[in-house]
Amino acid sequence: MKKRLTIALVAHDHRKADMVDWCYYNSDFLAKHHLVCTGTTGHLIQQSFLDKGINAEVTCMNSGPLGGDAEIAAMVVRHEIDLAVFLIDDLNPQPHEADIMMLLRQCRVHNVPIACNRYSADLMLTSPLWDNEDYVPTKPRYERFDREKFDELYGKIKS
Ligand SMILES: O=C(CO)COP(=O)(O)O
Repeated sequence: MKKRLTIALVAHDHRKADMVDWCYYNSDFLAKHHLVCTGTTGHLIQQSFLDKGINAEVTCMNSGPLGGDAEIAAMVVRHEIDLAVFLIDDLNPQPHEADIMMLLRQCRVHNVPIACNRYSADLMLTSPLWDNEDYVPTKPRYERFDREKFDELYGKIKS
């Protein structure tokens, strides 16, 4: 890949081991890009890369419950994040649920690819679209439903 990406990596406590293991598995790829993480996730990734002698640029924001998700969401809004991996603990409640929802929502609104499990994350990293200069991601359309307009668009999509 020619472009250096900024990749957001976030993991809840029960998913941190999974995140570090995933980072090791993809370390060749990740070491070429800029990693932006919530505080604890970032420090764990930094340390585990150091332990294996892997050089990577890791920026740590605040810890999630103290605003780390919100800081990364703001970067998404400013188009500073190219893709995100967010390993969420779906089995336990989080005190900062509102911030988690905000990060997920802003990724959807701003068309930032976000993977919430390792399988999706692996598929995302290995997509040939990263190197396809002709590929332009289609932005989400938010418009009031209008039957006539829909039929016109559907006609175009079908043909
Ligand atoms: O809570 C988190 C994401 O919502 C993760 O934050 P930490 O990486 O600081 O644990």
